[in-house]
Amino acid sequence: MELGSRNDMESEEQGLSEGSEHQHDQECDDDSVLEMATAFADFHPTDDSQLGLQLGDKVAIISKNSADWWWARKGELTGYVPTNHITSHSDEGGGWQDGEYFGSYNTMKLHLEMLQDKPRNTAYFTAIQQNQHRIQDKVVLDVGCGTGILSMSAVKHGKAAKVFAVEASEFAKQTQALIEANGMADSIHVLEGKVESMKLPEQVDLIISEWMGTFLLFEWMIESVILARDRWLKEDGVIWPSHATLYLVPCSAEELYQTKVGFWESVHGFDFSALMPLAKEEFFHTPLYNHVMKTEDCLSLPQKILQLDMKTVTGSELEETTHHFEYTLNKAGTLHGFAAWFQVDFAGFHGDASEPFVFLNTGPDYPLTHWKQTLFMMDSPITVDQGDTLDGTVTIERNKVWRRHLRVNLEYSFTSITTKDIKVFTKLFPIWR
Ligand SMILES: NC(=[NH2+])NCCC[C@H]1O[C@@H](n2cnc3c(N)ncnc32)[C@H](O)[C@@H]1O
Repeated sequence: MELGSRNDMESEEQGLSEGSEHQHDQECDDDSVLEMATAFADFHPTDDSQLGLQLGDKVAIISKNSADWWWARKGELTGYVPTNHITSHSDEGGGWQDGEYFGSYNTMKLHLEMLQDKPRNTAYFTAIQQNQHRIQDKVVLDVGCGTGILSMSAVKHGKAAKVFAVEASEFAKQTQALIEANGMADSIHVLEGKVESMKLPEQVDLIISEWMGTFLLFEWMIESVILARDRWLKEDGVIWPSHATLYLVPCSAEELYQTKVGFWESVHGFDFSALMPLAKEEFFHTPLYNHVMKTEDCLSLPQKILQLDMKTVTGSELEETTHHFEYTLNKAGTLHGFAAWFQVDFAGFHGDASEPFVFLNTGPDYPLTHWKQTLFMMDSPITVDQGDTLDGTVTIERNKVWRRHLRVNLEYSFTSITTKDIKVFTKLFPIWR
């Protein structure tokens, strides 16, 4: 379930608005510190009373001398910092915006969407059922349990002995009532709070979590799952999903392009084409998180641009990743942009890799899920022929300030098989900041 799949969240400039909670930073304990703040832009001092900043720097605010300059400390250095270059943690929950994030999961709308996503739930239930002989009598941790549906399945279908169902949002109170209503209170322990600050009485044999957001990573809940794995999963334990793979493919999106941009060519007989650049900026600045593509929209075979082994991946590896791609187009048409989707696998228990494992693929060749596909629209469509090639890179960079957000940079050269002429394209897409 991802934040990006909900219109109201998208309406808030595609992202999380300010959270209300103050994320306590250890530096705050020093009583001379008013609060912590993070630089969201570089700042080059113009005199030695000012403190230089680099994007992502954390500073301790000592005094708020004026609206525009605060006296701050960075490591051993002190000096004035410009308030329009920093975001104070008291506003933003340290960039995680936990207030807004967890608040958004305390709604029926979101849980309805997740619970009505048949392929999503079937994958988890089937994996649990197929591995009952391995889950029976074991201890399970459900990170971000929401309504507790996966915890209930682990007990009902997996015969797990005990499940720690951790949920940070207030919804955990509803979850407790559901567990009791289904007579599972003796095996499922609902723990309200962030898994990061949870104290469990024991290590677990299996971690289950449904953490995947738009473009797999948005919401960056993966970091919470990695931390839970490192802290609470037994050495020989299993984490589900065990693997996550992100796919990218060059594609057409003719209908979308005509609806949003082509429309302005002639509006009720009037030439409104001057508005097309504004339309491209407004509609294509960020990816479309709810695009449903058809297989025939693909102009080449998809390529894997990120492959995660959830047993070993670390948070720091994910701060920035770059993948080089080469596509040979397998049909003529119009290249509008690129589509992305992910697959998660439920392997890990199996000794021999030959044993088939359950997987959930959110791509166009599989049943539609609430994630749909993510569409990156370039600004100018190009007519392409079979045999043309795209050679470039996709860089995924986590936002250093807004810690649940990321940016995807696409850079590539297009070579026509007939004329051999080369065009170069590049575009940076925030998700959502
Ligand atoms: N697939 C997704 N994109 N999101 C689906 C899982 C999100 C659920 O996990 C909860 N959740 C998210 N992060 C955490 C955390 N660190 N600790 C506890 N619960 C969490 C959140 O409140 C929501 O109920």
